[in-house]
Amino acid sequence: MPSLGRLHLITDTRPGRNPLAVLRAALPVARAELVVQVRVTDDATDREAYDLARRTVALCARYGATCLVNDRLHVALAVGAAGGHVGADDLPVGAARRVLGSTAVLGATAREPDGAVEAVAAGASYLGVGPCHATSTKSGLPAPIGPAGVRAVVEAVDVPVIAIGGVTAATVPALRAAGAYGVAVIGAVSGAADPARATAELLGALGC
Ligand SMILES: Cc1ncc(COP(=O)(O)OP(=O)(O)O)c(N)n1
Ligand SMILES: Cc1nc(C(=O)O)sc1CCOP(=O)(O)O
Ligand SMILES: [Mg+2]
Repeated sequence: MPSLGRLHLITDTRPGRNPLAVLRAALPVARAELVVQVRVTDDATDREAYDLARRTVALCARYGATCLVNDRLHVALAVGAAGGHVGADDLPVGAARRVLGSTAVLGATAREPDGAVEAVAAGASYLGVGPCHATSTKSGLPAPIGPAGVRAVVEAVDVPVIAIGGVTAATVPALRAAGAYGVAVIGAVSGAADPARATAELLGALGC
């Protein structure tokens, strides 16, 4: 299994966004420290997901970065991505592991220690833990768990914990101090006036 990058950039495919332009800005800055998670809106077709994922895999390969696919594991397999990420509404972690195979990177969302332990036992190789802070990027999330909630999960498992939800360069130090291995962002890079600079600031805050 490849070593996991510490900065996870999730594609922003909402109307008016340009995920490939953001990736072209972030990849030369973060290179192998970047994990790109291809996440499309729920109403996107599989063909749209496949096209974005295929192009993302090719871009990542130029820089030694890792490409994962959110939710749609058949797309991950079809484009030769390194793995995928699943949450409560997706395939169960054990089923996802069977689909992807034993060597793939498999992320699972966990919000508290018991769920985290279960996800790791079922085959997750890292956990996405949050929401750490308030975010307007995704609706319907539970209340933020803060660095203390991240620490509770970190203490329960021995896989990398990736903190997600409202993460900015300013909030990274407290999340790292809580034991997070890395962070996942959408808005902090996609919504930045200068995505390359935002990527550099996040990497600096992560100590990369
Ligand atoms: C790194 C990371 N952590 C959590 C999530 C959320 O996954 P999920 O709960 O399945 O929600 P959707 O992203 O599918 O809407 C994630 N994608 N990445
Ligand atoms: C996709 C997603 N999942 C979350 C979770 O807590 O499970 S928070 C989130 C959105 C992350 O976007 P931003 O960095 O703009 O807050
Ligand atoms: Mg999901």
